Amino acid sequence: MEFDTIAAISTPSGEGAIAIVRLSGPEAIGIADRIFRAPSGKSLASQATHTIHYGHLNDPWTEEIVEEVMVSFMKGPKTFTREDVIEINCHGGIVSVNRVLSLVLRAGARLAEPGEFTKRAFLNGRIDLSQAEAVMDLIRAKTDRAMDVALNQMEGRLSKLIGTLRQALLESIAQMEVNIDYPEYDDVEEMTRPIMLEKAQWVRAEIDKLLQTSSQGKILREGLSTVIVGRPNVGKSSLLNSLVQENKAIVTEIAGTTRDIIEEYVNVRGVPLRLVDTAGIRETEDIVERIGVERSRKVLKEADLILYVLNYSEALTPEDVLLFEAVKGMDYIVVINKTDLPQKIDLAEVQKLAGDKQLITTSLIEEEGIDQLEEAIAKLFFEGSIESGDMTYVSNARHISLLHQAHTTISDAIEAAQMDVPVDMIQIDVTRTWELLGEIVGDTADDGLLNQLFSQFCLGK
Ligand SMILES: Nc1nc2c(c(=O)[nH]1)N(C=O)[C@@H](CNc1ccc(C(=O)N[C@@H](CCC(=O)O)C(=O)O)cc1)CN2
Ligand SMILES: Nc1nc2c(ncn2[C@@H]2O[C@H](COP(=O)(O)OP(=O)(O)OP(=O)(O)O)[C@@H](O)[C@H]2O)c(=O)[nH]1
Ligand SMILES: [K+]
Ligand SMILES: [Mg+2]
Repeated sequence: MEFDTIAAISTPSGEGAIAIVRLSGPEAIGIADRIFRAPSGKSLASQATHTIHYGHLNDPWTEEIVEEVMVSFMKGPKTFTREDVIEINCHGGIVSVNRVLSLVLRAGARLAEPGEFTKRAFLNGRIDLSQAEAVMDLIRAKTDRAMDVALNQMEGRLSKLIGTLRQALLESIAQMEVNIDYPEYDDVEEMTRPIMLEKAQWVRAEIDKLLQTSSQGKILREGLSTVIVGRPNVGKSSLLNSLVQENKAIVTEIAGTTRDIIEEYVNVRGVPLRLVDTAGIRETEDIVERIGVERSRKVLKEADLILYVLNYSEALTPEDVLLFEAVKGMDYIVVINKTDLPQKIDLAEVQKLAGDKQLITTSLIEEEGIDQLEEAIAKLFFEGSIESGDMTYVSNARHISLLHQAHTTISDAIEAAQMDVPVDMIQIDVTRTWELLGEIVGDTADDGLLNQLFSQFCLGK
């Protein structure tokens, strides 16, 4: 495909040692040669591909020097976009890099849209859609593990598996086609069903396996939504501050200090937590506090993990017992805080209410127990679940939704095949499954979707 030539600043804005302005397209080299002056007087076009050259950028209309640069020259198709690519390495000041960009635009390039370089890599067939999405995940990854998942997907692991599944479906579609075309041969029909069933069941099992990785994959990408709850003044905000190692939430001795939801992102031993501090839950006449309490109850329901805080120095109250009811069936850890004060709580009673959930005692004031809590969180998350590093995870909400839909359609096909439904009816479900899986890799994706996906990228990517 032939496109115009695009340009953008590909490094973050702000001061740095070096910044890069990248060009891609059929005119990239011509535009660069219009403004680049090497000491040798040689043009870039006359150089070997994948080489870097020192020189100056001049305004071609006045021959005034604009910048001192290093220019990388990469001829397609062995490039990021498969097109001719020029990368201008200039000084990393805001004025410098903007000057270079505006010079390049005046010399004939068009300002790229967000994600347009990666979009071209996709449109020119270097990568598929799931690999392109992985490029963005990689940039946004906040932990090592999240980066490994993205890297793995970028290398095409998921794409390859999806390709294999689609191939199996295609083979059974072809088999059914024979059946539909030659209905007079009964033995073909007899052969078709078992072959089709076996393939469909295998595909469904593989989709199941992928979906099993999705909750972890999603957490690695988006963070484990962790909500701190408990009665007023037990030390919820103190706990948030301890985990993020900063005074982000207001702590006072007044019960009802936290009124609004406070959210902080923190990496606990490789587990990304989206940590939420809430208003202490109690009956209250204060309207503002009451709204806060309502919100606490709401976010509680959406949590992946709950840190339920109790006061070591107070006997359990009826409210505490009610909260145990509210978190029933969810993942939670009981944090019993203020162990520096005299014990009033009955630990055996707490353990009875908590069942098999873990109890951790802390004194946040004396900075005790945080290590044990972090370990409990990491253990809960990683226990028996994270396997070898070379596992294929699905972490992307779009992929997960498509896999769920494909699971439904292939299950329909399996059920129909078992119930002696005519083959051409089954074929519709198998074909739909093939299409849904195709959307993951972008084989059957429409323009609207592509534009929406790529526009979420950073500028210059
Ligand atoms: N200066 C610079 N650094 C960068 C990038 C870039 O675009 N420019 N990247 C941008 O994200 C990343 C590297 N990713 C890249 C991925 C593919 C190709 C590429 O040229 N692929 C060709 C040729 C491979 C080969 O030589 O064998 C290909 O796959 O056909 C280049 C960079 C990170 N570092
Ligand atoms: N002695 C002692 N005091 C603590 C400990 N942790 C927190 N506190 C104190 O307990 C009081 C309440 O702490 P907060 O963190 O504001 O409690 P909270 O649960 O967020 O309270 P609300 O937002 O009002 O619901 C403050 O005065 C803290 O300094 C602890 O381990 N020991
Ligand atoms: K308080
Ligand atoms: Mg608070």
